[in-house]
Amino acid sequence: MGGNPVPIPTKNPDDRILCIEDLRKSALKKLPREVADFINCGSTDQITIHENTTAYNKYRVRSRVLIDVSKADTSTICFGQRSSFPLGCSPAGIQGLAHPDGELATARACAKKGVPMAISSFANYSIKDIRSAGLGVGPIKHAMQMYTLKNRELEEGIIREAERQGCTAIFLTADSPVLGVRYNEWRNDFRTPDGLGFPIYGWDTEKIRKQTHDDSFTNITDDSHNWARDIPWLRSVTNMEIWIKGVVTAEDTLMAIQLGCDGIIVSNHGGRQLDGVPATIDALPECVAAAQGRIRIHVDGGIRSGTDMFKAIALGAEYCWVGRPIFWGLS
Ligand SMILES: Cc1cc2nc3c(=O)[nH]c(=O)nc-3n(C[C@H](O)[C@H](O)[C@H](O)COP(=O)(O)O)c2cc1C
Ligand SMILES: CCCCCCC(=O)C(=O)O
Repeated sequence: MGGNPVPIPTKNPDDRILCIEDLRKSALKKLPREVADFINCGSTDQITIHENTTAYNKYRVRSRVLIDVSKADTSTICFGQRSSFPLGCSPAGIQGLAHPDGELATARACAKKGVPMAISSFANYSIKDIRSAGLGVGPIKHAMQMYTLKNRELEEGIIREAERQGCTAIFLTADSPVLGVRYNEWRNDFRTPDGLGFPIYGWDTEKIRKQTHDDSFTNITDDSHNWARDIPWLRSVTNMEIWIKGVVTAEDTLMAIQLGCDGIIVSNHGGRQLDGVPATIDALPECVAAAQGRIRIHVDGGIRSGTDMFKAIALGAEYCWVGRPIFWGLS
């Protein structure tokens, strides 16, 4: 007995990552200010981004008891493939901001966990490299996110490449005729950092850095996008599933059904586009009621826990997706 007590090597309990909020805080310590702002902020008054997460707190779970959960199975089907649980990685551009491997690391993680990933058209790696990274780990389906582009040949080229690489679905992002008004990006003059390109659009770092962030977006995407022109065109050029990402109303759910789309993602772009639109968990029941089972419905925006996923599924979503947690994990 006696002597000096042996110091027990304990990790600082505050550094332990037990939930997504811990992951967010940890990422904040590592990312440069302008990068953290780009990822974490929403548009104008931050109303929608704030409500996306807080709205979940309004809903309570009517829990039933004395149910045998010893063989609980969280798996489900997404894009015709078994998924280990109902959560995929939303399309999110410029993942190279958070880790040099960017979308490659996300693809590997998704394959390891047996969940799908949607490839952003503003990814820092090619569709082929991202697909290969995932397939190197396991067979997993990917969706290809698209915007309506000014250059139809380029748009069709991306679709062909997505088909060649075995993507299953197109997520047509419909809530972004222009980039949202994001004061943080303007204040910081945020530009994609040196060394990162947009290979899917054939843009190298030099070309990107010469333009403001908003101009990069506006120069390539088409703000005259519309249902009547663009959905039949997409249908005419591909057999991939067509999903509309960014729906928050019954009216647009009905448009997607009328035009023969395969699914909608109830999404407000994580509060980064038009501010003041409803939280997605609040918009979901309206879309589900309008659909009456005639179209698949997924949801993203503010989902930060299994309980959030449970609530979204209870309110009619088939599947959930997350955006920002990808960056926090990568960092
Ligand atoms: C940094 C960042 C980049 C994003 N890039 C895209 C994109 O390229 N295309 C797209 O359709 N949505 C994009 N999104 C929106 C996500 O797909 C998704 O709708 C949103 O992040 C979900 O909300 P959450 O971040 O609260 O989970 C991006 C989101 C973030 C945070
Ligand atoms: C010029 C790069 C634009 C990336 C856009 C990604 C996106 O949709 C976002 O919300 O940010």
